[in-house]
Amino acid sequence: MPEAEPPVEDGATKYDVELVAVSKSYDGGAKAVDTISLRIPKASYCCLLGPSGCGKTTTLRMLAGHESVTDGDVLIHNRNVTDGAPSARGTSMMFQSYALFPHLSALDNAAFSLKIKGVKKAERHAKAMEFLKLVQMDHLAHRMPAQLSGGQQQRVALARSLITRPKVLLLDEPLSALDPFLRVLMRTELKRIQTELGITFVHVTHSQEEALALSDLVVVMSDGQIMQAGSARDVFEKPSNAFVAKFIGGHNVIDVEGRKVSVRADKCRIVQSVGGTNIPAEVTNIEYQGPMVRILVKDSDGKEYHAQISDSRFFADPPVIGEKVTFSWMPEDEWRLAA
Ligand SMILES: Nc1ncnc2c1ncn2[C@@H]1O[C@H](COP(=O)(O)OP(=O)(O)OP(=O)(O)O)[C@@H](O)[C@H]1O
Repeated sequence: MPEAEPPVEDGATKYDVELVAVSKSYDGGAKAVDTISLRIPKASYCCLLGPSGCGKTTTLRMLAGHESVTDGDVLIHNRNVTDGAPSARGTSMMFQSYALFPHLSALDNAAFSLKIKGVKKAERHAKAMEFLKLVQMDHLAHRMPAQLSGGQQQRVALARSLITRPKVLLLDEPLSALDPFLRVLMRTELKRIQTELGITFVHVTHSQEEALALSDLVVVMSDGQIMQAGSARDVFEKPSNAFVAKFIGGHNVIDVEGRKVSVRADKCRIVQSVGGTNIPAEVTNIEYQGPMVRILVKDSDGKEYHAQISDSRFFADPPVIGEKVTFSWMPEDEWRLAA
């Protein structure tokens, strides 16, 4: 039974974004988004996560008003904006490509929306400087986009989106164009800025790691539907079904006495485990990952499993490819799945 909602005062709401049975069908196509309902609490970091084609970007674009809604309602700050213009929604979108104006300096790019509103130059530059400072780009304010690195351009794009004072910032794969080192750095920055401003960020990503690291609310999508929405820890530890277990955690999904369970790879062992469940298997691959080592094994039916063990445990008695081992886990590490 869902918990009863406390009464909401006029105009106030606990949620920055609400999607009520929202669907999207493109002309002549199947449903790209299929009757999704979601509530994103105030001032939260929400990631929409799922494989290519699952409907993440379509959902984000419907929030922004860049795509029409076929069915259902979109509410921002308790206001129904389903048919409202993008500029009247209180959202701002930051694109994957940054899309900076090449002929404008970082400062003028950041100040752009204020110029459109007719704000005087001195005032808009002062405001733009404030936001460039927030994204730690004030020292490069007079550079042109071509003189900035990808990560720096992205910070300017972020300042340009935030200067409109959105209630909700929408980010479409914002980190995917960055190298892995910068990606982790910018990820920390995004979270810092979201916390500092106290607004909601809705961030589309393919990356499980990114979603788990950033999110107050992870929304896992597949085939236009929401498979699970919850805290990072909940979707990792208590996946609702086999898709979430495999996609988010890379967990093993195993049939145990007619039930489907997921078992985290880091809870599995490839040695005999007293009292645990044991599967005779053969080592098929070994991946060194620094602090952990991932070991893939195959049972006699060809079904694959994997264990993730600490490097110290691995090197104490390293198995080799082709070795016959026992893949095991403890019953208390099984999480029962719905499907
Ligand atoms: N303009 C369009 N016209 C027709 N079909 C579209 C259009 N845009 C998206 N689709 C289809 O809608 C579905 C969802 O697409 P969407 O871009 O939302 O997925 P996604 O999860 O963001 O994927 P990716 O991670 O690859 O960007 C896909 O099957 C896609 O082919």
